[in-house]
Order: sequence, then structure tokens, then C-alpha cells
Amino acid sequence: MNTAYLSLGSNLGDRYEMLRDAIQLLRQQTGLEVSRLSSIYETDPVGYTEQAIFLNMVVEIKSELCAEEILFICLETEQTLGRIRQFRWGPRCIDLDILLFNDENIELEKLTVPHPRMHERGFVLFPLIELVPDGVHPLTGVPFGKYAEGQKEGVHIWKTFGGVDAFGRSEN
Ligand SMILES: Nc1ncnc2c1ncn2[C@@H]1O[C@H](COP(=O)(O)OP(=O)(O)OP(=O)(O)O)[C@@H](O)[C@H]1O
Ligand SMILES: Nc1nc2c(c(=O)[nH]1)N=C(CO)CN2
Repeated sequence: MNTAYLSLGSNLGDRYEMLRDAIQLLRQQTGLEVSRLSSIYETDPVGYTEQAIFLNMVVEIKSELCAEEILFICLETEQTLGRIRQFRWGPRCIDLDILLFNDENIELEKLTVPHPRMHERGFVLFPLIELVPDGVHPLTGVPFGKYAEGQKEGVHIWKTFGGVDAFGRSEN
């Protein structure tokens, strides 16, 4: 069984609905379980800053699928929810990135894992640490908590689930 962590982000349209719908679509995939969800964070835009604030979260996936198959599902989910690519790091109704796939280092033309910018992004690190508090970066061995130090600015918890799955399975 493979364990992957996906980063979800939205700053266009009904952001909460986008996250919820993306998780629902992931759950409809055969051979893939969305096992755990982080809280949802409201985060200042990074990279291109002249855009609306984001909602971000991280989900844990358990699956027998390989990383490329999971990437395909992520891209398909973005398409289904109507993502239009405007420009790099620009606004998006939904973004799904693979952060980690087991502890593997994957370097393919269309897929790099661990995600090359994950350790520079508070909007990734804080939700990820909720799910893997003792996690370390597979390539550097540096704890995610260490990377997160100094990256808290502009990252605020927006909704906590208190152990309850707010995107409940009853919705499926
Ligand atoms: N770990 C990864 N997760 C998701 N996509 C990846 C990954 N590594 C490479 N890619 C490739 O990146 C392409 C562009 O992704 P996307 O448009 O979501 O980038 P972005 O979210 O704007 O920027 P960033 O990569 O900095 O998060 C995808 O089509 C995919 O082939
Ligand atoms: N706060 C925030 N900033 C971003 C995000 C994101 O999801 N949240 N995604 C980006 C490209 O992946 C670029 N900048």
C-alpha cells in the first residue's frame, strides 16, 4: 500500500466548495482512499502576490496506484472542476499537487516528488505537519517542522475539523 500526501489549494470561486468537491471526486476513484484531512488554512498568495487569498489543505491518500496514476487523477480532477491555467502561480479554482509518495524520489518529465517547492511554502508545511508531526523531508532529512519555522506569516487556520471529517463520507 502506498501513502501519498496531496496539497489542495483554491483562490477562485467558492473556495470551500472547490476543496470539498475535489475530495469527493478523489473518493470516487477506484483503488484510492482519502484517509485523513488536515484543517483548512487561509493563506496569503505566494509567488505571484497580486491575487486573492487562498484556502489550502493537505490530504493523505492510501492507494495501490503508482505516483503517475495519482498525478493523472489530480490533473483530471482539476479539469473536472473547471481549472483554467492562466499563468504560472496565478489564480486557480483548484490546484492539486503531489507532495510526497512514500519516501520516494521521483524525477520524471511531468512529475517531481517530493514536490520541489514544498519545503519553502508555509501553506503546505503547516497542514502537512498536522498529519505527519514527526515527518522529515525524504531527500534532506530535515524535519518539516524545522522548515516551517519562520513561515507562519500569512498562514491562518480557517476551519478545523476537531477529528470530525467535515467533508463527511455521508456526502458520497
Ligand atoms: N509533484 C507534482 N505534483 C503535481 N504536478 C506536478 C508535480 N511535479 C511536476 N508536476 C507537473 O507540473 C505541471 C504544472 O502544475 P501546476 O500548473 O499545478 O503548477 P503550479 O501549481 O502553478 O506551480 P507549482 O508547481 O509551483 O505548485 C503539472 O501538469 C504536472 O505535470
Ligand atoms: N497561498 C498560496 N499561494 C500559492 C499557492 C497556494 O496554493 N497557496 N499555489 C501556488 C502555485 O502552486 C502559488 N502560490
